[in-house]
Amino acid sequence: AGGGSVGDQVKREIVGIDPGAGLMKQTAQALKDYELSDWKLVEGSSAAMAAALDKAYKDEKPIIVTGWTPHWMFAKYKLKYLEDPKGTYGKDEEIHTVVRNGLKDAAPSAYAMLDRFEWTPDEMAVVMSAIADGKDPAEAAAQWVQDNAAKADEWVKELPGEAGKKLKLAYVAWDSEIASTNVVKQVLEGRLGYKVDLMQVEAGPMWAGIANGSADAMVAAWLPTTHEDYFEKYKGQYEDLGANLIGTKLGLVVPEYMEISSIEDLKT
Ligand SMILES: C[SH](C)CC(=O)O
Repeated sequence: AGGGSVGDQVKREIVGIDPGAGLMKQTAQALKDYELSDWKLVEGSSAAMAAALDKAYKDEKPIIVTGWTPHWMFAKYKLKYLEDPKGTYGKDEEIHTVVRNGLKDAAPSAYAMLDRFEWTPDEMAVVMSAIADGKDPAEAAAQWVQDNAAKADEWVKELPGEAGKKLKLAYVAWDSEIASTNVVKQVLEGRLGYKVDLMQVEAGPMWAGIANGSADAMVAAWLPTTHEDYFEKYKGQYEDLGANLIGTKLGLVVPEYMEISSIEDLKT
C-alpha cells in the first residue's frame, strides 16, 4: 500500500452501495460521529461496490467499502469489519418478511409459506456464493431448494396449492435479497403453483409498493435499526411476519492486508 495516511491512500472515499440503503444512512451518520467530515461516501450499487472491491483486492490496494453479513465477499476475500466503538451501526439485526395488508385472505397458502420462511446466514451464503460465481439466481435458488427439499417441504406442509394465482415479490438488488427472494419464488412456484413475478426496485419503492399493495411481499426488511425509517413511515400499511434470518451485521469493511482496525483510525 502507498505511503501517507489511510485517508490519503483511499482518497478519503468509502465505496458505498445504492443511496436508499439503510447502510448508507448509517455510514453518513458514522462520518459525522467519527468527525470524518472531509471524507466522501461514494453512492453506486451493490454490484459496483463488489467490482471495486475485487479490483482493489487483486492489486492488494487499500479500499474501504460498506459491507454486511451475510455476504459472499467474506468467503471470497480475507476481510474484516472496522471496529465501531461509538456504536453507530448498532447491534446485530434480523431480516424480516413483510407483506401487504390483505394478503392472508388473498393468497392464504403464500401467506402461510412466507410466515414459515426462515433460514440461516450459512444457508443464504450458499445461494449468494453460487450467484457470485456466475450462476443465474433462479438456477442457484432452484439448486438450493432441491438440495434442501426437507426444509422447503416444511415451509409448505399441508398447504393447498393455488395453481396459477399471481404474486409479486419486491426486492432490492442486494446480494443477500437476490438470494432469498429467488428461493422464495422457487418454493411458491414449485410447490404451491403460484406465478411469481419479481420486482427489483430501490428500498424506498420496495416499502412503498408493499404499503400501497402494488407488491404482495418482500423478504428484505432489515430491522430493527437499518430500515427503521421505512418501518415507521408505513406503519399500519403492512404486516410484519417476523424474522426470516437472524444474525446480520453491517459496517465498514476492509481487506485484512490493511493495518487499520477501527473507524477511529481513519481520522489520522
Ligand atoms: C444493504 S443491507 C442488505 C440493507 C440496507 O442497508 O438497507
